[in-house]
Amino acid sequence: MRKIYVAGHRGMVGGAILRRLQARKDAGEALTLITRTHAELDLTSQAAVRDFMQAEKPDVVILAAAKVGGIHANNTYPADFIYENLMIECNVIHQAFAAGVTRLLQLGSSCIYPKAVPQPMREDALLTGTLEATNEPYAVAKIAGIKLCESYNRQHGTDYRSVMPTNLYGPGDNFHPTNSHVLPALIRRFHEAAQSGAEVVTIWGSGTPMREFLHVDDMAEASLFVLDLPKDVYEANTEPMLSHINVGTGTDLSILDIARMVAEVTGFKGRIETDPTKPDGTMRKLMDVSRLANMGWRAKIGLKEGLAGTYDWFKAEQGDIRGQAAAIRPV
Ligand SMILES: NC(=O)C1=CN([C@@H]2O[C@H](COP(=O)(O)OP(=O)(O)OC[C@H]3O[C@@H](n4cnc5c(N)ncnc54)[C@H](OP(=O)(O)O)[C@@H]3O)[C@@H](O)[C@H]2O)C=CC1
Ligand SMILES: C[C@H]1O[C@H](OP(=O)(O)OP(=O)(O)OC[C@H]2O[C@@H](n3cnc4c(=O)[nH]c(N)nc43)[C@H](O)[C@@H]2O)[C@@H](O)[C@@H](O)C1=O
Repeated sequence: MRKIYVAGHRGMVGGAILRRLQARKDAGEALTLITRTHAELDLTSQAAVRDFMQAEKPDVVILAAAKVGGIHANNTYPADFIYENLMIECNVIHQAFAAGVTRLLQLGSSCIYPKAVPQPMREDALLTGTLEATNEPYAVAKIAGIKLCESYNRQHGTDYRSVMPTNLYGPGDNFHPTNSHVLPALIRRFHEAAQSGAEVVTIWGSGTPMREFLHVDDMAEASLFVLDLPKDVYEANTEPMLSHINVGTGTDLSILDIARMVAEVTGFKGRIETDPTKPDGTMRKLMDVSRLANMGWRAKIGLKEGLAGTYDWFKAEQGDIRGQAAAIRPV
């Protein structure tokens, strides 16, 4: 019986991973699934994480809890993003080791790569240049997470792995008007404009940056694919000091094009304008996904299909009993 702790199970990615694990359990796989809400266990508290790991002693840990937000949130709350993410990673990874956890998977982000880097970005581009300013503190914390896993593996022989997702979206996303990522922000803004009959929707920046979007159900599948790889296969496809694996679709599009797709899905018929006073961030960050493809995993959910399903989910979450969309969470 494998005992798996999913940290961050109420978030978009942790929730999708938990649903997949639950389905496996329902199908007869011998699994015990452990979760704690943020209110039950604050992962920035070293003592609380130590007591929890010592009491539960899981076999496997999936670290999908983090302080997460879009370009504005990262730029506005840099101290929160570096402090909370470093604390969560240090506590979860070290206390997992101290409690004898044999395998761990942690989620990083495509923003770990330098701002000006050959595209598509290969795993070995890590630490070859200067980071994008709008999310440097978050990226530094995510790089530290990779290096924590590598260091425990090198010194203690653990089997701790890291996946680096591109921009994600899907059911369970955060649709906050300013602190969310671009896709949920635009779904909400275009939906509201379509409902009110507004003539114009404004998107941030120039509309020219390129982004790659992966559906969260694909991300959950990729995470468990990497987690379940035999140790010799993982090690043969990574290196001791370059142990992370990119996860994406391998294709990208401009922010203006994604805005046009969201307009179509939501039924918005008006004009789209850009706001150059808002930051563009990185101009391009396309993942090289050949390492994962060589091991046998590829994304399956197309953007059009994924967007339509996410919009259906968003509409179903509207009209929560508090009179506020349940999907809109504070950062
Ligand atoms: N969304 C995206 O586009 C991308 C995400 N990622 C990475 O994927 C992972 C999951 O992200 P995602 O699911 O989108 O994020 P969410 O914000 O949806 O979920 C994060 C979860 O972590 C929990 N959490 C945060 N801080 C703490 C804490 N101190 N103690 C306990 N729980 C905490 C949150 O709980 P609560 O809400 O109660 O605070 C929430 O349930 C993260 O590592 C993120 O960096 C990487 C690339 C892109
Ligand atoms: C996953 C990744 O996410 C973050 O990086 P990002 O990709 O730059 O984030 P984003 O999704 O917020 O924006 C993407 C692009 O879209 C434009 N844009 C237009 N209109 C809106 C808009 O309304 N909201 C937002 N958020 N962006 C908008 C915006 O100006 C930018 O050009 C990291 O901080 C970090 O968290 C990280 O790792």
